[in-house]
Amino acid sequence: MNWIYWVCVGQAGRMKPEANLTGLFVPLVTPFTNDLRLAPDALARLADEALSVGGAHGLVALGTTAEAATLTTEERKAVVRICSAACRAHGAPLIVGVGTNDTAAAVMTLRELAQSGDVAAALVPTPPYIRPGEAGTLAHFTALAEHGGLPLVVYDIPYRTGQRLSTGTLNALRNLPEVVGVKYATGAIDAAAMELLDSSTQDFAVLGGDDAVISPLLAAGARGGILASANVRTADYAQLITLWQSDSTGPARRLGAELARLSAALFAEPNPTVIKGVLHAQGRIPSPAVRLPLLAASPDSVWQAADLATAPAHRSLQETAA
Ligand SMILES: O=C(O)C1=N[C@H](C(=O)O)C[C@H](O)C1
Repeated sequence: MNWIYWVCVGQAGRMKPEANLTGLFVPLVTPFTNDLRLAPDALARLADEALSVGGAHGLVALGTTAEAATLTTEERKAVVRICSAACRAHGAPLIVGVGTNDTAAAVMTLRELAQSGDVAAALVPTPPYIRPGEAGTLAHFTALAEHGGLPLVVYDIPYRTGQRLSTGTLNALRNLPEVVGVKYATGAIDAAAMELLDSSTQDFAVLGGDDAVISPLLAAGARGGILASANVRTADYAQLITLWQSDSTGPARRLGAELARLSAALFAEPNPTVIKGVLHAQGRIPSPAVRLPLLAASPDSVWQAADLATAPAHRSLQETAA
């Protein structure tokens, strides 16, 4: 299925794509073997489970959680192929991370991804490390929007990129016809965040990207989340979004508090080291191995998170929804 439907005329005669960005998107880890080779079968299993058993709305390939920065070009293609196949099989949208600070290279990557017809949107961080300023960041996204051929989700994560975005710049980005959403991970729920969350719409989706505070982000209007923590307890993160969307505030608050403890434990060491440790402890990936400069998480962190990664037996879905 070609995910890009161009629905209304936008800026400069360009059309606004409808990318269906709501609910839970799981940014999958990239499983490795003990000797650090890609483990494609394990990835295919994770992708299928997230969409079938886990009830995720869609997947993110090549996010930060996927260790995209240390994958080879061939491995990146393999990861996208595997995630595309799972999304196609489940009729689910696929978002692909395109994280570079080289505008021209990002345009080339977007064009290649667009050719497949399998990609609903690209998740693009503000250019990391260079700190081009807000005008440079806007120029970067304008070039990607005009020449990349894919809907874009702006990834606002200043603690990783070193570049903040003001409300004015976010509004300018939103006005680009190809920009269909923002993954909001500024670490703050302040006046600017509240204004942005209040303006989340179908054609410009605000998706929460700070796992530990996803519950308040959803309460304030986020249409969903891209959450590394949802590699474990996928169904519970999907349920949390459903609860907030159906105004079931009591159960949503309780489940949100419980999952915040899990997310804090999963992020006790650099992402995705603890998540991989937990998935390995659960027998879901062949190894907890990560590539340098990441180091495997300590047994203590993995043990603490693994303990929270099992949903309490007493809480059935009916109880949560009551
Ligand atoms: O890979 C992602 O997408 C995410 N990465 C973030 C990070 O590692 O900073 C966390 C978020 O949950 C999703």
